[in-house]
Amino acid sequence: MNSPVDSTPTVDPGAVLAVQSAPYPGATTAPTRGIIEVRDFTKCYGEFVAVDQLSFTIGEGEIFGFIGPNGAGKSTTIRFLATLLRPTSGSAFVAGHSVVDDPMGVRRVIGFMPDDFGVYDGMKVWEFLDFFAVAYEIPRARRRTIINDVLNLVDLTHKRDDFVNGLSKGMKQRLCLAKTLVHDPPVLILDEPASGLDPRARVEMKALLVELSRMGKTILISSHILSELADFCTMIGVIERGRLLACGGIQHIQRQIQAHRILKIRILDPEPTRARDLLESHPGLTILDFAPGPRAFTCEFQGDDQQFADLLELLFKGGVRVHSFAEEELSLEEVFMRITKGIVN
Ligand SMILES: Nc1ncnc2c1ncn2[C@@H]1O[C@H](COP(=O)(O)OP(=O)(O)OP(=O)(O)O)[C@@H](O)[C@H]1O
Repeated sequence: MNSPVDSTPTVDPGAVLAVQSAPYPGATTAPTRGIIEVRDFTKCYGEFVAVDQLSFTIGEGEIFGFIGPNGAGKSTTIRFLATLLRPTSGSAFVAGHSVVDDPMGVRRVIGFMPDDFGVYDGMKVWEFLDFFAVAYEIPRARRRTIINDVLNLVDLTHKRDDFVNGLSKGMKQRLCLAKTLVHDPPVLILDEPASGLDPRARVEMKALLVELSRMGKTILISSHILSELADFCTMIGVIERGRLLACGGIQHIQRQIQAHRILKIRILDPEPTRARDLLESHPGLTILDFAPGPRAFTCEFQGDDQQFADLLELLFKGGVRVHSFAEEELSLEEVFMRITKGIVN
């Protein structure tokens, strides 16, 4: 395994997390709630703040999608968690091991897949995996079985004796994932594992991650594409310019932007005056547009589901004949764009 490559001075001692009872075997220090716990992580390069007081918690068994545009700070955070980068300040714990004080403990419980990985010339697929198995001190007698198992899992059994350099990009990505599994870690930290893959290879990679989750792994996976992660992640964290803008389940994040719900109301009345008066009387509503052809109002609405239903009732009781009344669903891209434009605080 690599040793820390960054020479920045060590952690701010004041930022170290308070220690509680250790829930994981072998843990030296324990997270308070999750299997991954990041506390006030800050990384500066000279004057430049690449990551600014980042904190989040990932529970055991979650698939956490770490999303942000290029340069947001994803790889910096991931490399910190993988013990390859020292923080300017802050701390983190993985399965109870301190990333700063117990990097070897962390390395035993994580499988790390960097965003770009090198392969070695003249090395066969099984040799590549064997190399990592040796590094993890797996006894010779067990290595063959483990290598066969992980190759089977990533569907590369037929490539066992091929040279790594001759594999396709998708196969290399799967091989790299296989290498993260040889020591059977409970936590996988994967930096853009699907980048550069064609659509089919992306689907295969996703299916593989779902399978690993079913096997009980906790997974942190980064991407700059929300839709790539949204349908299988149980949680997402959105980072931009080194700051965490939103964190939680997708629905939780959609609720966070409820203040900006867009409502489409089509009416049957030949005259829109009555509907317009009622809508304008509502304190949480702004009419953005009225299209005379379909007699459709587009409104921005601030309120929860209950207030949404109350508004419909107000129109009915006011004698407006409503043809349709619907919230315009934001696509995942739109959600992401709104969050990363700083609309959500
Ligand atoms: N060694 C370094 N020296 C100076 N600046 C750095 C260094 N490493 C990263 N940065 C800067 O820190 C910021 C965050 O970079 P990081 O690689 O973490 O972003 P990212 O979200 O992973 O982006 P991408 O999706 O493009 O990989 C960027 O502005 C980057 O230029």
